[in-house]
Amino acid sequence: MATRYCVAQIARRAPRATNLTPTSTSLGLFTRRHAAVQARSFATPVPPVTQDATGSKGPTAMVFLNMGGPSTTEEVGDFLSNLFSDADLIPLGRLQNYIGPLISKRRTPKIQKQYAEIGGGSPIRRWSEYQNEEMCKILDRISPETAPHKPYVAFRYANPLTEETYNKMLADGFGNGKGGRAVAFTQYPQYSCSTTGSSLNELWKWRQRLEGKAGPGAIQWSVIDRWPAHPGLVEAFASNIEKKLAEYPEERRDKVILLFSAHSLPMTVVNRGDPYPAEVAATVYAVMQRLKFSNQYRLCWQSQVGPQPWLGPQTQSSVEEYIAKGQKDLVLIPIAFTSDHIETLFELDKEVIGESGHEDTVKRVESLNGNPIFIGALADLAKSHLESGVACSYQMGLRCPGCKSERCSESKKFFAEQQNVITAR
Ligand SMILES: C=CC1=C(C)c2cc3[nH]c(cc4nc(cc5[nH]c(cc1n2)c(C)c5CCC(=O)O)C(CCC(=O)O)=C4C)c(C)c3C=C
Ligand code: FES
Ligand SMILES: [Fe+2]
Repeated sequence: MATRYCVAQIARRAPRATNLTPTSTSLGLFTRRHAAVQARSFATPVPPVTQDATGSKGPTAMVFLNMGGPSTTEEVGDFLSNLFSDADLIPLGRLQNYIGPLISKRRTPKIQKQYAEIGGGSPIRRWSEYQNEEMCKILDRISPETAPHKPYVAFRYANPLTEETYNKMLADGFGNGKGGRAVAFTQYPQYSCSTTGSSLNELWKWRQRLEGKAGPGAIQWSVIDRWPAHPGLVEAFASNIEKKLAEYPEERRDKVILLFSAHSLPMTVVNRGDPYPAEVAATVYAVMQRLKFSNQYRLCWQSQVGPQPWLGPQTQSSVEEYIAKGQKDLVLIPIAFTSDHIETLFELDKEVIGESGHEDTVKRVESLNGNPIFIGALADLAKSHLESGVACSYQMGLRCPGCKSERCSESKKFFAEQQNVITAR
């Protein structure tokens, strides 16, 4: 039976989270002005967590959640070991802690080579830190009532790991009897239990271990858990697509096929009822609406690992098949990642495009990375969330029809119950 925790109570007390249906007022924020690059300003210690003379309820910790990636080739082994030990991503049963490290050890040399080919490591940490710092600078201006905003990054499989970040927050003066507010902001726009769900389960685990039972002095958590159709995200993707289309001669431009590409999921996860395929499709459709359906398009799926069935069609075979049909003008759009990493720089650029035989006509749209429209969108999302007084989206309380995980059950319950803490504030 589908489980709803106290989200029904939440719905009665507070407005629903607006992550899926942004208001028109949010649109005004997507200007380059808001995302202007400024000098770093967070080298200073966090002020005490009390209401100050200006009435600010800050500081507010803005914690970016993502999987992370190895910054150097030496870190690949640990990254894969953490990844294959995660039962929310790759369930290996009771032998998880034995089989996980074995698989990762065997896979390490191959993946090390791929990271070496993209410059010796994943740029995901650099981009995540930059995006969060820039977002916090904007938030300090547009949300003074929750300022100052302090950026943190919590990765699931690479440094800085969730444990390290949680300890840093405690050392910086959040929690430990001092309370303080923190927002867990997923950097996966579309929710999957294997990505955002796993990061939230990990955050909840470290909350239990490092802060114990919630008390008045514990950190108050809220979650931005999905934002697949936020207009700023859509605008950032659409404007990048328009830039790429402009590289084709005018007479061929509207015949270019747009191939949206997202990380695939094993069919076991899809059939469990994971929300990700539907949310990725929502992003694709919103981007096409913004482009006024100027081009034909398809959604395909990349990066499958291992022999079991995954959601298709696969990106690489889709490119090959369109080329075989005579369609050589193709634009690839990574739609489920917000910054570059091995899936874009190696798999799409070197394998899919590099091996297509048509590098001049098969192109890839730039990743969002430091795009000011995108960073403005992050700030807009965060501001709406902070104003909403909502602990997490209404949707987050609903478990997958096939979910049997106690971790999901407990962590969803924890984040939903944070509503009581926020409301009582
Ligand atoms: C939306 C993004 C992602 C989803 C969904 C996702 C699901 C998923 N991934 C694996 C297994 C692996 N993923 C690996 C790397 C990797 N995955 C994503 C994103 C999603 N994964 C990214 C961004 C990266 C690269 C990180 C970087 O370079 O910065 C890997 C490691 C690489 C490899 O060994 O091929 C594995 C393994 C599963 C099983 C899964 C769904 C259940
Ligand atoms: S697997 Fe989706 S809620 Fe547990
Ligand atoms: Fe993955």
